[in-house]
Amino acid sequence: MLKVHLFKKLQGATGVIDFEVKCDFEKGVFWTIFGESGIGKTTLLRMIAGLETPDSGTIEMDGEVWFDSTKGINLTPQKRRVGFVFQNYALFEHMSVLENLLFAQTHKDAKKAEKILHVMGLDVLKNRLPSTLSGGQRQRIALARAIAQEPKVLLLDEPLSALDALTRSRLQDELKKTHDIFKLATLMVSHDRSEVFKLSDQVLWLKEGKIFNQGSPRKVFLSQHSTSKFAFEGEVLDCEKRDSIYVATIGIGNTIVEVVLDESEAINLTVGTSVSVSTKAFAPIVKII
Ligand SMILES: Nc1ncnc2c1ncn2[C@@H]1O[C@H](COP(=O)(O)OP(=O)(O)OP(=O)(O)O)[C@@H](O)[C@H]1O
Repeated sequence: MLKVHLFKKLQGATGVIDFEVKCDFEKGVFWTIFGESGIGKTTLLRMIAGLETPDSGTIEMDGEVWFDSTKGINLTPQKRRVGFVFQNYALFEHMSVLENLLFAQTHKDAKKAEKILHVMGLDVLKNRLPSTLSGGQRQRIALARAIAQEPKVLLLDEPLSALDALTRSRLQDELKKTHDIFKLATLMVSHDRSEVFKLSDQVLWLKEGKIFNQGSPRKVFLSQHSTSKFAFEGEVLDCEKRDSIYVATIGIGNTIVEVVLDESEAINLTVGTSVSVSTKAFAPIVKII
């Protein structure tokens, strides 16, 4: 179990944010850190990894103290046994895939490294250089490399955000599978609600530097829209008058929808406005695509 209770004053875009998070992250549970930009999600992961020093607080993993401001304990990142995957696939370009994994291991063990590649279906790539791989393949190797460190906790900072929708969806499945096989405490930063829904057992939703909501994705997100059957968040791309009605074009994830509005609803919508699109009663048609 990873137990954190951390305080840090962050220099936010509009002023100081008093960041405080207290949470226990159990092993085998996939956690998503969710919240608006600049709220401290990445900083939380960096503090757990030892790449950033909290102002005060404690971090404890399975009873081992990684950080304790009152006792002056602050283990180096190398001693914390943390696997970290960033969005920019930080692989060593001059090393083959297998060498990348070996480099990450504390005790070099080629058999173990090859086994990880095998379990993750990456055997065929083991002698390739990262520069010859696609974005999706590079991110799978970055994940394999993080696993090769035999971490106690896996930290994923928007690992799929630079990928196209199809690759992203495939890698979401793979992330889930990898998490289930290795049964680590996994903490992933994501902005994407559908991704959060698909992957997470638990969501930690941060707002104004504090925990705003915490629980299963269903509890955390659907309780926000308890009266509607369907609700999606999107952004207004266009809003125009057609005869006596207004039609707003709204981007929701990778989908664009048109919504008919009356003047009172349309009047405050400008391009770029964030909106929630919901409906209380309709019979959706679900088709396999
Ligand atoms: N060491 C630090 N000291 C003070 N402020 C910091 C420090 N590191 C980051 N910040 C500030 O804290 C705020 C939160 O940054 P962070 O990258 O953690 O946010 P985020 O929620 O991950 O954002 P995004 O979703 O855009 O990646 C930013 O305004 C950043 O400038």
